[in-house]
Amino acid sequence: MHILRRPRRLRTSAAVRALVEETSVSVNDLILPVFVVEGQNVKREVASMPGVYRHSLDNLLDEIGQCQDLGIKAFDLFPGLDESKKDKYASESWREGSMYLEAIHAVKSKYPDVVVMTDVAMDPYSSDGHDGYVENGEILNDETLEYLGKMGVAQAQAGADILGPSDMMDGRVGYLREKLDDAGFSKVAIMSYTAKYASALYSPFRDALESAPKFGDKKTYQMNPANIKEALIEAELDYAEGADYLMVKPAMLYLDIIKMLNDNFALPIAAYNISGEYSMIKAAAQKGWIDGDRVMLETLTSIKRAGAKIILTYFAKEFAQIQQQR
Ligand SMILES: NCc1[nH]cc(CCC(=O)O)c1CC(=O)O
Ligand SMILES: [Mg+2]
Repeated sequence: MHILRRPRRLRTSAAVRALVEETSVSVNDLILPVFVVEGQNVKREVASMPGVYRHSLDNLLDEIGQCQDLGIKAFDLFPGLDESKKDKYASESWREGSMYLEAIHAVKSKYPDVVVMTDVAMDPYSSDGHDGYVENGEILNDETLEYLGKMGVAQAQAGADILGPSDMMDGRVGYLREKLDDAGFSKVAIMSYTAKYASALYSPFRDALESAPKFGDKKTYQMNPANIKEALIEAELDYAEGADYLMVKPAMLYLDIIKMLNDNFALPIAAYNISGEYSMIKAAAQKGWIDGDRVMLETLTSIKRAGAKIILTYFAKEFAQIQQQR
């Protein structure tokens, strides 16, 4: 047979395949989300996220040390608070000496070279379980900004390198930028949750933090999974308001959105490979229905191929361990 073009020639051996490989994932690309809770020597697994734990600060510091030895350089901290600490205003989020602010400070003091990202949204601190301030069953936009501003500045004061506003209120990136600059934190960056969709896949995360909304859902602020164009508007606004990174969330089901933002914006694009995406893979792997390690690698590669430079993923430590064994 004379077949002039034989694409299979580029797949003949592992070495050839490596030569022509276009996308590879590195630990440099990854941010590991971690859950910090009150207490001493606490390491409680999240039932719906096998292999993911809520750590008290002492254990978290050890965990971050281990991850740093594996090459992971960036961590996104989330607080799990006791119900008694929550109120309408999320006031625990800016209270001096609060568990979360102490944790940010301790991580940065012990590991000055790691990147500490923090979460800006009211839900883990809110007695309503919503990302914004609630009045008469409504999530109010402009009133929320004031609380997010206090929260963000407190996190910057504690040592955060990157703030991650995950709340989806309009105008919050510009508001935070101004508050940070006024307080002398012009070096603190903002990774905006630019296109955050109202996904059914956040539930394991809400289990982890016991932060599910007490009423209703998040559809008046998070985006409709059916829509593409509003992601472009959100990105234009975040760019204009001074965001340093644009994030898409979730990742696996939103690869088209990742690609669109990467094609249209020069800022680094991040994607959040969220809790439910992790849990689906873990559950199927535990049942022996899929090869969990291979699906993890394929997932991270696909997110990167779509255009994300940065991936927030609960798989970061496992990925790093597998890389190190190679
Ligand atoms: N501000 C809330 C927040 N910040 C990060 C996540 C989800 C992360 C994940 O599922 O892994 C959520 C959940 C939500 O919007 O309800
Ligand atoms: Mg927005």
